[in-house]
Amino acid sequence: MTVTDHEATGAPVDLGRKELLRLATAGSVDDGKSTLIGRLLFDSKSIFTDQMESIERTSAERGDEYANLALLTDGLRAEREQGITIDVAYRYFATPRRKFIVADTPGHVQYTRNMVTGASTADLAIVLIDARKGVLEQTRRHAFLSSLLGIPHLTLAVNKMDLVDFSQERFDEIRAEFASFASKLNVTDLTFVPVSALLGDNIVERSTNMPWYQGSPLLHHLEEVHIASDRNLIDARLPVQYVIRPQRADGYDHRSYAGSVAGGVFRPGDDVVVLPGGFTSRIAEIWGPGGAPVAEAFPPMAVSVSLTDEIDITRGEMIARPNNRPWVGRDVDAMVCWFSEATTLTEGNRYVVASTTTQTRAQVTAVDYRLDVNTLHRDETADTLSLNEIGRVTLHAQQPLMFDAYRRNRDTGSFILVDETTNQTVGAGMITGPVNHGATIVWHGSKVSRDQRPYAGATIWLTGLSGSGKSSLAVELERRLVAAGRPAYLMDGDNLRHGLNSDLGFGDADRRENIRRTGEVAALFADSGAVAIVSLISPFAAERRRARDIHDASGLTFHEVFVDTPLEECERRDPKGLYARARRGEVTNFTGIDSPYERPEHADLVVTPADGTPGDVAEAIIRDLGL
Ligand SMILES: Nc1ncnc2c1ncn2[C@@H]1O[C@H](COP(=O)(O)OS(=O)(=O)O)[C@@H](OP(=O)(O)O)[C@H]1O
Ligand SMILES: Nc1ncnc2c1ncn2[C@@H]1O[C@H](COP(=O)(O)OP(=O)(O)O)[C@@H](O)[C@H]1O
Repeated sequence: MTVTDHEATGAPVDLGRKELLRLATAGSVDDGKSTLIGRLLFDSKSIFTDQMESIERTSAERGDEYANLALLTDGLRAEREQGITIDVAYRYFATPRRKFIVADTPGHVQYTRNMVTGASTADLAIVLIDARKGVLEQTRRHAFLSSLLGIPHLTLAVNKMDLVDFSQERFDEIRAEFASFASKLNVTDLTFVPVSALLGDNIVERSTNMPWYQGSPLLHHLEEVHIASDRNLIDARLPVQYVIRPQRADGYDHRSYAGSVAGGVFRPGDDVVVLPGGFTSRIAEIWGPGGAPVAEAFPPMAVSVSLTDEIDITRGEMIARPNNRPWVGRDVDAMVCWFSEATTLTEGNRYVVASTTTQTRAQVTAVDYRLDVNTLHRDETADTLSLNEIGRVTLHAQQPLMFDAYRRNRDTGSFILVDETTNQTVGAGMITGPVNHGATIVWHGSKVSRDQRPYAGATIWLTGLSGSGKSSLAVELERRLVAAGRPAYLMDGDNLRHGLNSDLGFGDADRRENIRRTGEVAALFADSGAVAIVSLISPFAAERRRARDIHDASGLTFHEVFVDTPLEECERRDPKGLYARARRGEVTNFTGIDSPYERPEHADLVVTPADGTPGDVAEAIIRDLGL
């Protein structure tokens, strides 16, 4: 999300090759946030000596026993607040292992806006808790915002442990209380560290006062936490920022397209599609930030690419892979945080939506609900959002937008709203997905809640080549589950193609639609309390992921099972004689022969022929998945 107002303070950064960790801190001054940031800067020796001397002097004058590290940040904040305009200050420090940028967001009234601004690109959020006070409303609020912003790692620093006699019991109590709240949030990596920012316990060195704590000190955790895989390296996205047209005397004219890679990996030779137009081509060359050709481009590299075909591309278009496209549409569902004091977001109002390199006008078609960030209560009667409020909103854009779910990609899944008359940024949005039904169709709620149904449903999604053994396994799964009294239903690709999907062939677009429909229907079955067993080649990773997303969005369980039988073995089995026919050219677009199969990289289970008969495997799956 690109929100301005950024100001850098602190030591200059050496943008060397060390990995960069973006940190957001949340908590109030009382919790010791300023002291903690000061301590991190101090202990990593990046405070300027003169600043340090002045702090020591002031601390001594105030009679403080310890250098008051809070002065370091509070002093700067006081300076900043004279100008008021700067909400978020960035500070840099480095250790031999990593570089760090801390977004220091003042914790007062503007907390939500500041946090959305400062934390939207963070890799890790530190939420501070005062060990004496425990989990407070604001702790929950900050944790919720961190999860809403999709910050992959959340660290709870339980501070002021010195004031609770370094009590393990108190720490365990706080941890248990917070963990039960966090289970309601979308937090994948949660770490608790007992610290005393003031005394330095468990900041850099392991605290001798808390021998019971076996984990890493905070700075060590910040140095070690694994962030490389947080980047989306699957969905290749290059929003075109500008077009380079070399004008050469010899008439050479080979356009290239520049932008920052927003997802996935691009390589010369890759097939690409240019959206929203849908033209396909191939990457000829890629040039890196220094202008030299590169073999690979990945986020957040700034690159320019040339294509093998002359296509008319302009700023705001997006280069992606033909088999893995972002959503293209004019209606989006999003969580919006409102930034403006002067105005409110109101149904029917129009704004400029800026997302990656695209800008278009859009109208707010509905405010679905306003969220109370403290209680997570949804107020569905709301039709406005005021300063710092967050709500679920649908927008209708004049031009098509190309986007992913924010959960999937924080770049292509976010936007800002700009007031056309004042040119002010008035809101920031995180896209949940497309609105397929247009503004005229409403959602009718059911009077049966999920826990009133006799069973919790789920989907088991079997993917693999034709002949890999999906159907044989699916049949065994269905038989066993039904025999055990569970409602279960098999959806086999072949069978669905006789009815629901009888209008679809085997071209890429038809297969995508086939997988989309099947995913939707499976989710309905799972919602009804049944186990939907899907047996579908489903060769495209992006569509399988979408099937999972449909389930995730409704809180339904989705298990992807990769039936990993090598092509040679499938071809040897060839139960329908289709491989032989494909080899003879009588069947075209056959998966594995002249149509791709993208192997799952993150399947929940992988089954190979060595695992035994379909019956054995079905038994093991039911046991492993706890069905
Ligand atoms: N061109 C081509 N490519 C792949 N498969 C073909 C093709 N033509 C027909 N068939 C038969 O259709 C079955 C695959 O349909 P699916 O709906 O599972 O395919 S997909 O998910 O849309 O790719 C598949 O069934 P299974 O062998 O059970 O997988 C084939 O029998
Ligand atoms: N675990 C297995 N070991 C050996 N052969 C198998 C196994 N599972 C399935 N088969 C055989 O492989 C062929 C293809 O199986 P099928 O379930 O129809 O695959 P798919 O639905 O993936 O096309 C069938 O002849 C089936 O009997």
